[in-house]
Amino acid sequence: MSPIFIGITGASASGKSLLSVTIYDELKEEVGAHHIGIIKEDSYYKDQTHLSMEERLKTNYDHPSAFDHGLLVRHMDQLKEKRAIDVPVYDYKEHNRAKDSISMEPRRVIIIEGILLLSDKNIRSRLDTSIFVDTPLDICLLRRLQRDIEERGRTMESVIKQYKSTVRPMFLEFVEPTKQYADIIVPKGGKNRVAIEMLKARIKQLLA
Ligand SMILES: Nc1ncnc2c1ncn2[C@@H]1O[C@H](COP(=O)(O)OP(=O)(O)O)[C@@H](O)[C@H]1O
Ligand SMILES: Nc1ccn([C@@H]2O[C@H](COP(=O)(O)O)[C@@H](O)[C@H]2O)c(=O)n1
Repeated sequence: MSPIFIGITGASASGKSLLSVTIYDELKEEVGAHHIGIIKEDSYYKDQTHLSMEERLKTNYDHPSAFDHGLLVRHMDQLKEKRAIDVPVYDYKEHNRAKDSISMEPRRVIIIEGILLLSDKNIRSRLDTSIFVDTPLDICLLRRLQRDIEERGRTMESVIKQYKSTVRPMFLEFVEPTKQYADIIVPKGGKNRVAIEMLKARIKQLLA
């Protein structure tokens, strides 16, 4: 059977990862852990080994050009052909890909989550269902502040500066307009039980 690709998009810190992991955890019991997997679009940030740390800090990580979407598309096609892929590992503290990658075997259900998935028509056309997590931007900013300071080695000043210079403007220019391509718009993100049950039912229907 060909894999089913479910795309989950929305603003940074809108709850995409939480929604993906919740669906994964609850479905793996029913379909088997080896039949379902998650791919993060962030794993496909371009390699920046050739850049100094000073230069990496200037990269606009919220612009589509920061991603190697071509590699993600090739990986989707490889999975469709039932071939394993090597998913790059991203290091937010280094602003670069880590040296290692993680091998992923083909699965029946692949959840792909990331901010700019639906901005790329080649990714869009390969998704069986796409979801836009619609969380108010002020809530996203508060969550991002906490997460980036605790988990991604940022300071409050750096999160606020980046938010004003790129995160918010790029959301308005590139992320929000992709809402039109979503099949389902989910308010309240990763804790929206009604949406979670509906998505699980949809995935089971696609599998059947
Ligand atoms: N509905 C929610 N209520 C409370 N906290 C949430 C909710 N959704 C996400 N979070 C928290 O907000 C932070 C960002 O969520 P995450 O799922 O990583 O966002 P994204 O993947 O969209 O960047 C995480 O610490 C997560 O636990
Ligand atoms: N070196 C980097 C790479 C990415 N970011 C930010 O990550 C956000 C996307 O990830 P989410 O889990 O929040 O969806 C994106 O908004 C980038 O600004 C970064 O800060 N540094």
